[in-house]
Amino acid sequence: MRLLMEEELFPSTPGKVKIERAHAFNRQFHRCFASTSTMFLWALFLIALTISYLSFKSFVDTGTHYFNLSSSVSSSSSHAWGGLQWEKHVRTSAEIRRAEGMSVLVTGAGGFVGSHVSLALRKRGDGVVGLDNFNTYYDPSLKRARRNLLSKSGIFVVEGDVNDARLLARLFDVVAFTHVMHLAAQAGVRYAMENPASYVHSNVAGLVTLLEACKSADPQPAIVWASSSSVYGLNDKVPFSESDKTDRPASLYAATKKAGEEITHTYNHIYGLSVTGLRFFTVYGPWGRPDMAYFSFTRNILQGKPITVYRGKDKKNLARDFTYIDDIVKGCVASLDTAGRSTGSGGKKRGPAPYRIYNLGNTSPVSVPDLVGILERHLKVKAKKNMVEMPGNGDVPFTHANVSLARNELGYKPTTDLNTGLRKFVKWYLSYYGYNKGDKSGM
Ligand SMILES: O=C(O)[C@H]1O[C@H](OP(=O)(O)OP(=O)(O)OC[C@H]2O[C@@H](n3ccc(=O)[nH]c3=O)[C@H](O)[C@@H]2O)[C@H](O)[C@@H](O)[C@@H]1O
Repeated sequence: MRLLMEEELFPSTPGKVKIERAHAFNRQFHRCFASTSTMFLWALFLIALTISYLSFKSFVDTGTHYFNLSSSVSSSSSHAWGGLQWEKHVRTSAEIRRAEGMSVLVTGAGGFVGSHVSLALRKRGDGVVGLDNFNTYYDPSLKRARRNLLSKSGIFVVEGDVNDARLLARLFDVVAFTHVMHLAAQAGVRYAMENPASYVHSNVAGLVTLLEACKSADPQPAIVWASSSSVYGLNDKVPFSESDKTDRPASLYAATKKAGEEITHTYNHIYGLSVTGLRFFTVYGPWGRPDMAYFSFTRNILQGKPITVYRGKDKKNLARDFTYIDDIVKGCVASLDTAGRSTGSGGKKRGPAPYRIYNLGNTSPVSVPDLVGILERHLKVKAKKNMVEMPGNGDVPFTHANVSLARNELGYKPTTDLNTGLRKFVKWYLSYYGYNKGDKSGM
């Protein structure tokens, strides 16, 4: 056998038969060589194709520019993400520095609640990567100042939109996030009448884009996200409990948050995503949102400008269960700590996953005129009040949280009353803007 093979391949002595054999061998050899070289050429071609695809992809990723088209709240005109340096920042920021720690993607990290939660997580050694589009709904310089604070603690905030599916996919490629704290949203109750599209863009479309990314991530993260007390809408049974019906929203904002609760339920049901929705009750405190009443009242009072105080029917005062930021942060962190795992993988559910909703409020509502009175005392300036009947703008007359569920399951216990919380807020406001220089805080 061995001889035969050697003879066929390596004819030793010239001769007819041997010559014919040699020709036959040559034909075979050429055929064989021809097919090998074709294969070789194909291989070369495929390698070249792969290389050019990869370099094109990296070029596109490095220079990605994306725009917030469907909302007139504009995010920064364009920004870039991707590239090795960017990935390194993301990875370093996500590093866990404690046993049993988590790595959390915090959306809306340049925002009020997002920045506080990010810092709290980082402080105890969790990995945190922020995401924020720094839009112009209110003064983006405040958002950037919050980002600088985060940056000093080693938290990297990616500039981008939750509607950017490619960016989200890349983030999950780079880091196996254990949790997502989703706080990016179009906030504000009354602004929904001015710019309804921005609510659909961020609170509905953006939420779905994020959930799609979480569903496809491997491992799937657990999700904790911000719903709102406004989902209780026109309910008049107080205090509000999670088991109450929430089908009478009074504003488009409330309706998009309610939609968020239904949408997250779907993703929990179909894909096994662990979901916790937190109904925040009028959160306030240092580094807060300039569009909110306590903040804009402070600015106007200091500048000697009048403030508009809304009143309900029959001159009834409006009231809110104002909740201090530190209490909210504790509720958020406890929700992350107790969130069960998502069960899906490869986009498929592998078993039931937790779906939870909690009220995070203060449990003691205060009327808006009382809020103004507290501010006057802390600012030592009398407010010029215009009492106006509440226009039909989406506001609800009062909010009041029952927090027994959060107390029992999260250990949530609010400890800061409005007087103490506003004192801390005013102290921060004066140190940040200076006395009488609040015009920077305009929206
Ligand atoms: O708890 C919530 O779910 C919501 O809390 C706040 O919404 P809101 O309670 O309306 O907070 P503010 O805008 O600070 O208003 C507080 C109270 O002051 C009143 N107000 C507001 C503005 C104003 O010029 N005058 C005035 O009397 C409002 O009618 C309301 O009763 C946030 O803005 C929402 O993003 C959040 O989801």
